Amino acid sequence: MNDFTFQTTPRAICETGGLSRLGELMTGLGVGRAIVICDAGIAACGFGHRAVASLKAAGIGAAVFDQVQADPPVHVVRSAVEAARAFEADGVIGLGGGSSLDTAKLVALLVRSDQKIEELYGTDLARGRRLPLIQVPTTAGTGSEVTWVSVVTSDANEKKAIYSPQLLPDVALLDAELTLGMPPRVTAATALDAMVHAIEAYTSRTRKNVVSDALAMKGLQLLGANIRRVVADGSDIEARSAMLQGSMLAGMAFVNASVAAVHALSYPLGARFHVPHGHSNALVMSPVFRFNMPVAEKAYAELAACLLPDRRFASDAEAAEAFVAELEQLVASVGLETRLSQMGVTGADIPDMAKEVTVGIQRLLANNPRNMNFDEVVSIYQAVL
Ligand SMILES: NC(=O)c1ccc[n+]([C@@H]2O[C@H](COP(=O)([O-])OP(=O)(O)OC[C@H]3O[C@@H](n4cnc5c(N)ncnc54)[C@H](O)[C@@H]3O)[C@@H](O)[C@H]2O)c1
Ligand SMILES: CCCCCCO
Repeated sequence: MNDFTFQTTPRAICETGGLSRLGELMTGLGVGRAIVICDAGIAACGFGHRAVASLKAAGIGAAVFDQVQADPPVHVVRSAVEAARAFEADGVIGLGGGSSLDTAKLVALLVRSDQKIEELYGTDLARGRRLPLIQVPTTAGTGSEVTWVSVVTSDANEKKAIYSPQLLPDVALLDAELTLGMPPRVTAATALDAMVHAIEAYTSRTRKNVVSDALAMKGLQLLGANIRRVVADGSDIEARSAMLQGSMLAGMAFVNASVAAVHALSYPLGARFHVPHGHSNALVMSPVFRFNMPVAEKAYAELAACLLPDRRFASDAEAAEAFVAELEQLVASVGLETRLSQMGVTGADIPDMAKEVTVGIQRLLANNPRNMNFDEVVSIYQAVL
């Protein structure tokens, strides 16, 4: 058994209606002036107002920055940091999907720092201590509320990951009520993102461990048992709660064990073609998993027990094939486009995307259970063009 270190969020609260406790929780962190970080969609849902009401009821000054954008461009993150400084915030709340949560982490880290975002690209490059931070996810989901990574889109229009233990929050507050209004496309895309987190963590070549395996398996079991329910009926609070918890477990798993080729190939789709992150993963997951099959058959067979608990298989090969086939059927059934060309990608775009993947995103590719070279990345993109 390999030696390992496992890190996770100090406190996760799963409570339907828990947003109403925001003021109480921020008071417990000694905060007097809190800024809520969200996007326009979340503000339009009224969640920003509800967060402010809870903070003010606890005697905490509150402001809202509602200009977050998907795949957060660094210039928007800088604007959010400036807004927090202007408000003299001493606490930060991320409220929304991964784009808002990733922005909030960096705001908490940079408000009282002289570092520039570009100095943080990579691992453990942040200096100083962040402000108190509470993360409230509204998608299920990226799991960003329990990870120490933020993913931004650089000024050179490339996705960059920033890793620091400082990006873990003081509290992750999971309130399933906030996920009820997610549109079916967002529900499906974010759910598939979470499932890929669990699967890629479980098959990670370099950093999987007994804890990440347990979290990945339970996360995948919850996500697989409830994705069709929440896509079909977004008002199903029980299924929504299970998805949010499954997404959190998958987040804890992948940030310790890492993700791999599905994420590496999805990044250019988000940065260049603005394909939503979960949908980017869904577009490439099947050909990547089939590419991995020769070395990941046993792992996929083990995961088949989580995804297809009522099925029995005569061999690992049969179970692994059923696992990948189930994921393919799932992706085809949740209402998302399944071809890159439907998202504006052309064959001419593939070589440059493949170069970005094999040169710039080697960190994730190196965790793939099977080595993947430039030509193989090209072939995978072409398989779903
Ligand atoms: N840091 C991490 O650990 C991590 C992990 C995975 C992905 N990510 C990043 O997260 C981002 C994607 O996040 P996402 O997929 O959650 O989407 P998102 O945050 O970009 O939000 C997508 C859309 O859904 C809307 N929305 C979100 N919740 C809603 C709700 N409850 N009701 C109605 N509308 C709602 C938003 O307003 C937005 O328009 C990407 O930038 C990706 O790189 C980060
Ligand atoms: C290791 C985590 C890198 C970010 C994954 C979600 O995009």
